[in-house]
Amino acid sequence: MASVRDPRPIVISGPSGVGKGTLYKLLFQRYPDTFTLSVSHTTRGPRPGELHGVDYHFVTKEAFLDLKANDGFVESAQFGDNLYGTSKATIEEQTAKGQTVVLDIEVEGVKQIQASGFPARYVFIAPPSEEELERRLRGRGTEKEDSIQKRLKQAKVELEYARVPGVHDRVIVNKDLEAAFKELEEWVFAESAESA
Ligand SMILES: Nc1ncnc2c1ncn2[C@@H]1O[C@H](COP(=O)(O)OP(=O)(O)OP(=O)(O)O)[C@@H](O)[C@H]1O
Repeated sequence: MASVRDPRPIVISGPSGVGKGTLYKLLFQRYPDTFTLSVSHTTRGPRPGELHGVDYHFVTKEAFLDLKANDGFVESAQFGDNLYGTSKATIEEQTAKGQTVVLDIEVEGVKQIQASGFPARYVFIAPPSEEELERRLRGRGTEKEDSIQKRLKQAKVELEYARVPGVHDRVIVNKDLEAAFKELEEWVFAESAESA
């Protein structure tokens, strides 16, 4: 098993459609057993086929709020009527199994983790241009027009925050997929001192 020297979880962020999922799925494929996606808590009910502890930790609103009050989350957010969060214990348990935890988080979550002081390293995936980002979002074919517009607006917020010095340890422009993957791979496996 390939080993990552730096035990901290990897927080990967970037605008919707930039290719974050494509990139970390390649990490999972090429290094099976080395990486794991963090399993979030949610108050929404499971969809058919979703498994507790695999897709999410499905919890009641009371249990969620209790954990939050006890400072149990590195980040949490509300989408619609449902609460979502990444628990510290989950990251610690997954890390204790010898795996490197990958968190796919939007900008508000990144800010919360940074404010929490929980040790992590941060990589931002940037598009070659806003036009190319729009092309990819459309090309993916998963979004309706109003969702595309919302994501493009949010992309500006994400890109702006990424320009603040020091918020990310590494920024990778996802132009050519293999080249971007190679950069991610090298950074992930580097000594921690090099990634700071
Ligand atoms: N380097 C690349 N060149 C061209 N197309 C790419 C590249 N990387 C990813 N794509 C394509 O861009 C689209 C968006 O990628 P992906 O779904 O991985 O984005 P994401 O950042 O994970 O989005 P979301 O945050 O909405 O989940 C996909 O259709 C993917 O195949």
